[in-house]
Amino acid sequence: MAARRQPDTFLKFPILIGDIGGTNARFAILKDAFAEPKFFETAETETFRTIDEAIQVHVLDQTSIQPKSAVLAIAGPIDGDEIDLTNCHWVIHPRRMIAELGLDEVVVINDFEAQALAISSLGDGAREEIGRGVHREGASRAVLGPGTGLGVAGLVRARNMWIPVAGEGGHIDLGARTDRDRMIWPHLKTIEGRVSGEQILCGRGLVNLYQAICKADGETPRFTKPAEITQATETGGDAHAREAIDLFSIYLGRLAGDIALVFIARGGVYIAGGIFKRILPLIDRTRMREAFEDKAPHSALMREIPLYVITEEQPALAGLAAFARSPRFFGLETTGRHWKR
Ligand SMILES: Nc1ncnc2c1ncn2[C@@H]1O[C@H](COP(=O)(O)OP(=O)(O)OP(=O)(O)O)[C@@H](O)[C@H]1O
Repeated sequence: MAARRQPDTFLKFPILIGDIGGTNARFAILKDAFAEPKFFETAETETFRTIDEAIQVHVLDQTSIQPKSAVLAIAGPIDGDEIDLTNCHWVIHPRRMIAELGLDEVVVINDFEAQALAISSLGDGAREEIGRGVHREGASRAVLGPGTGLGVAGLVRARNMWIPVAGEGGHIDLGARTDRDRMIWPHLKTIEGRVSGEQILCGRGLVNLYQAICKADGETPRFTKPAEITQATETGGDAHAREAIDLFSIYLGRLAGDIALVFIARGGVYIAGGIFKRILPLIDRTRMREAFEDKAPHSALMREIPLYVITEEQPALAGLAAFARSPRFFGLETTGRHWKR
């Protein structure tokens, strides 16, 4: 007789899930493992002194459901009982949250672990493919997201589980490949002499790239903000902005290909983050896909790997919800990141 499946008792429902970014904090509650998440209005981190206040005002004051557990995704390292956020003034004190918000337990994970959890289950309605690969449901995957910085994570399939692997892949070197690249590279701002992925593939990186293109052509840059470069490309009046957007997507394809090789991500590489979704209508998808596949001696392998852009509005919350519902499907290590009453 088949063994009866044990109920998952890792976290007690209702579970509060939260994606805490530098600018915005997004929350939802899962009443039980089967219910759809109840979403709350996004809180601007600037508006609140502490995360506890934001949860009180944006969640607890808006519902009669009292969460028993919380799973939060944050940008920054998680070590010890006081967790600083990389791009925001909030400090997370899980023990204080338990004492003051009526919670029994709190789990804190990295924001790109949450993105990795999300790509385990994003269907065709939540992603768009760039080019064409071979879809393999059970194979390892990877995600990279240009935003304020460049986050990278793998999602490895092993022992019937999805294992998120969040590293510092946004900081690997990005090299010049073409003659035009070799004209631009000397003008890029470096970090201690190095052009890492994050020097180009994030908001300030787009500005760095645009300004280097201008300097390579002996022109004075006009723009200092990433959104200005996108707007100038949309209106079609600025050739340097246009080239910056083109090369941004090609370099993103190139780095996505490298990450695919690291994880042999036959299940696909997913692009997350706010920037790429915004520039997607402006890019040349064929050239991006070519850059992704241009990985001799492994071009044949690369031709089979799908490249997706995530179109789901709140992928980190989707990932946290998937984990909160069925933690046994994920090999997520929570030692040192799980606080209980
Ligand atoms: N129209 C645009 N074109 C290009 N870049 C943009 C545009 N609008 C905003 N950005 C840049 O996008 C970056 C923010 O990215 P994103 O929206 O993914 O945020 P994030 O890193 O997830 O942070 P948070 O979750 O704190 O909001 C910033 O560097 C911002 O300047």
